[in-house]
Amino acid sequence: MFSNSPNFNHHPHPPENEVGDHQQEIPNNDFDDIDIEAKKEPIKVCIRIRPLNAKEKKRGDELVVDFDDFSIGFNPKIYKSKGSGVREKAFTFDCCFGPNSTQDDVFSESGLTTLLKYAIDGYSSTIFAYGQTGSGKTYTIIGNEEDSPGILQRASMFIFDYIAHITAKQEEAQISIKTRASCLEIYQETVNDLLNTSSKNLPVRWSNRDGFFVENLCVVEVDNLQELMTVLNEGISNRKVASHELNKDSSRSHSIFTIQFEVTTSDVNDGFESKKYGSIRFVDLAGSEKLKVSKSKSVYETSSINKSLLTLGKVISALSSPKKETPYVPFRDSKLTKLLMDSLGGEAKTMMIGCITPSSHYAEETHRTLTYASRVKKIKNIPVTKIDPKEKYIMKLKEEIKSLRDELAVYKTKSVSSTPSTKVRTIVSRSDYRAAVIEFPRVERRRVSTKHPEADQVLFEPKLPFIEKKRKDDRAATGFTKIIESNESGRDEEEEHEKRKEINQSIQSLKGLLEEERQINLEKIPQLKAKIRLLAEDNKRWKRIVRRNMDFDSEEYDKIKLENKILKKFLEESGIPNPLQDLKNYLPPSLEEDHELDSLSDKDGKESRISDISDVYSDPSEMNLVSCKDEEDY
Ligand SMILES: Nc1ncnc2c1ncn2[C@@H]1O[C@H](COP(=O)(O)OP(=O)(O)OP(=O)(O)O)[C@@H](O)[C@H]1O
Repeated sequence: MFSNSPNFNHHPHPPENEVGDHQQEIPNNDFDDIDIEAKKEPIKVCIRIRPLNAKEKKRGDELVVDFDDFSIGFNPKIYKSKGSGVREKAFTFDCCFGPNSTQDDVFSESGLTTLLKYAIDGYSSTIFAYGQTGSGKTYTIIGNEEDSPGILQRASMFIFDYIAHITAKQEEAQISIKTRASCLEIYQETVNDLLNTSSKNLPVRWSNRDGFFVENLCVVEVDNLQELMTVLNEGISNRKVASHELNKDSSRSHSIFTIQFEVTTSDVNDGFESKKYGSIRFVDLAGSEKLKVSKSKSVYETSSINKSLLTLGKVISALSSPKKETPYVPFRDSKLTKLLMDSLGGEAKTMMIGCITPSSHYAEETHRTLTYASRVKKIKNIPVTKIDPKEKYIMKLKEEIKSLRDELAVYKTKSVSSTPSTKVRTIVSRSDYRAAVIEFPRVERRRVSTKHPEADQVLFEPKLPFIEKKRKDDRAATGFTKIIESNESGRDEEEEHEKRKEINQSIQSLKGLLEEERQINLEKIPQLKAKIRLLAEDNKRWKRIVRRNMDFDSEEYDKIKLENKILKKFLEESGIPNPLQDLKNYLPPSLEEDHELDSLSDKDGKESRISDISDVYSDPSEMNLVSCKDEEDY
């Protein structure tokens, strides 16, 4: 179960120099456009007020603070009466917990569960407790093991429940999550491994990829809640704790408990695997204390705690400074601030729990904690997921291929669809095409033939000149001349002529609109070709990267190759046929059966077949996408 990790932030990435090479090779193209401002988010700050303890009650200390869900205010009357000189003030925070709040309230209402979800989703997350000695930091983070576990234990339970929940989903991708844990303490500026007590004074090193990390820290892989709790309890029991006037179990070191997640997602469609590396750190800081008050036995210990907290205070002040120019941030001045660098103004998602005592006796310390807490609230981080650069790049290529496919599919559907576009449909309905061409003659025929069955044949047969005379003779013979003449010379014929005129105009409009659509589609082809070329170039570049990357799995390479083959095939298949080869596709299906439609004379008497409209278009092959020349290079 135990393994030694070279790094505090260790994740199984390729060796750093190789990553460096990848980073140079991977094109920094438009895939990487990041809106920095939009991604900035302030550190979340919660305040927890502990109840007065027995000593404070006995002394008759009064409550120095008021609070509601989101703000803390000093009670001016009480506070001023103590003559501390600190002004009345109200502070606003993301949430505030009063003396009666339970451990569960803090866990479930602080937003910690969201932070945990982010950690499992590949973000670095940090939660740290800050405050004077005896204010309840350890109680909040670690809790009281027997009856009141802290957020660390509650988070551990949540983590395994949540992992079970997301791995059970397994829809488009299969997810497997490895969980690891490590514990360390910073005691008098030395870093000690809490899981391997013989491992002391570990070096804090810098890496371009991980930032500051602790070298040779023991990182343990855990499979379930029980194993995780065993590891964390081991770390908790090894911390330096000592008794002083203000706290009988005072933490004499800063402890950091880290739970890491390696999330492997494999695409069920193509088997492509990607990894994300998230983590959550629980930081229980040692509390600041006045030596005079705490009467701690070790002066050096106390001054060392205060010194590192002072550096943390300077870092917080510098990062929250309203000045426009970036001030010097003294991260390197202590090991604590080095290891918290990513959490303060970095790429982590961070939450601070400011712990305060309500006692008027410690009003000054409480005021200081609240001032720091409100400064921390001004610090903004830019959280990012930790993904291996090469996998990130593959994922982006996959996304690009997918969007390209979608675009082509839309394009293809639009060009060859039998459903007319909205514009065309509007024209069709506006011209009342159906009514004009089908319904009008039908209604008219029905009307006449009901009244005068003999006239039906004569009226609705084709009116070709050579039979026209014969019909007139027939009409005279049948005695229906009057009726026929009134129909021929009357309003109905005019109406029919008008309708035909309208139909011809509609056809012309349709021609115009369809030509317009065709032009728009033609204009899209170069853009699509350019996109395909860009993709092909990127793929070529990627191929070079793959070749250079000795540890790159040949399977992944084959997958990329396959993707490109599929893309090539897809492009070959995406020849766009003439969208107007058959205008009937654009018309209601019933029209196809009507003989009346086969021949319609325009006003010049020329016959205009609907299918002729397609003649205005050039060879459909013009609309085919040219296959990418670079394909052979894939
Ligand atoms: N919200 C709370 N409810 C009940 N008891 C609390 C609460 N907060 C703290 N305590 C009690 O107060 C005492 C001091 O708390 P704790 O050890 O957590 O302080 P601390 O800030 O970690 O101090 P130090 O910096 O010295 O380690 C403990 O006995 C703890 O059980």
